Amino acid sequence: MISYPISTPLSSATPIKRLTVPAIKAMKGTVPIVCLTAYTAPVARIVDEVTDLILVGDSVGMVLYGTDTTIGVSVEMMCAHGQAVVRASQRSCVVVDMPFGSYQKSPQQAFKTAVRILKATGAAAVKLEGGEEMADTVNFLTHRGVPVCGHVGLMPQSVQVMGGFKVTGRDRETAEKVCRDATAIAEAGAFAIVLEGVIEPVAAEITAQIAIPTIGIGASSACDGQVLVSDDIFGLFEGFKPKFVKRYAHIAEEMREAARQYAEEVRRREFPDQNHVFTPKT
Ligand SMILES: Nc1nc(=O)c2c([nH]1)NC[C@@H]1CN(c3ccc(C(=O)N[C@@H](CCC(=O)O)C(=O)O)cc3)CN21
Ligand SMILES: CC(C)C(=O)C(=O)O
Ligand SMILES: [Mg+2]
Repeated sequence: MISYPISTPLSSATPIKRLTVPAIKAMKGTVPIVCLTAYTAPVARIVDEVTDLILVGDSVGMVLYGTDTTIGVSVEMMCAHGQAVVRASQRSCVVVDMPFGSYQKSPQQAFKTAVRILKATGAAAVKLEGGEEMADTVNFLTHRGVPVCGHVGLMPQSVQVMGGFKVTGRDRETAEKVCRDATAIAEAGAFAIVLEGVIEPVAAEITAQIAIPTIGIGASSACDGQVLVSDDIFGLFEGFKPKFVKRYAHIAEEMREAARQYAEEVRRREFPDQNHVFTPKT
């Protein structure tokens, strides 16, 4: 494996300090936390100008590799994409998802995977999916120098158990379950928690009850912050569009048009023209 120096800031007269894990945690009750996903250097460079937190999500599998779920994502993939994002960002706190199967077996397995990801990428923290059943693991990691972001509600890595990507909290049973899950993860020492696909009153209740910031995705403005997949807000990913996604641009349309024009010019022998060709020395 090729290894690169990690986290070397770009030269600057006044080096920009990255937001730290405690700084993110302290944002609860002050200003909303702005989070987007990124998987690549060019996108990380762009979103880093506006985000507090960048999540290198295991959604990379669905968004960049074209899979139907996040199940097939590997630790190697998360390390490679995490490296790219850390290298290309300088002010946001970077969090990397632990992929399915890399942490659920035991706290020890989770620790080994988390350390591998943090060492390979230079990221500040890892994120893992799960509620009460993962509380011991979150406690184990946070007491050993690994900051953890939780993720409850709609947990995409459990898609095969749930039978789809389903909103939760609509009945009393699931509402109480997601509240217990969030509380358990917060009390176990997570610095923040993603609430995904949780109905508004339940997200509001959790946000009021726990001491750490809630970062919502399809969980209403009651949360302490918001996260979306960057390719979704750019209109770059067109595979599907959950109700909670707002497209702020239509980049895929622009790319389609650019590719179409290029193809047309090549076929007409209009490209390359004199401005895009090397000529002999005069
Ligand atoms: N591009 C992308 N965006 C995401 O937000 C995302 C991913 N990929 N991959 C990982 C997970 C999967 N996600 C999903 C995928 C589908 C729905 C969806 O179809 N939701 C239904 C809700 C159905 C219900 O009411 O229970 C919807 O209509 O929004 C939601 C979240 C969120 N994450
Ligand atoms: C959508 C966020 C929360 C995520 O887990 C991912 O991108 O994988
Ligand atoms: Mg994820």
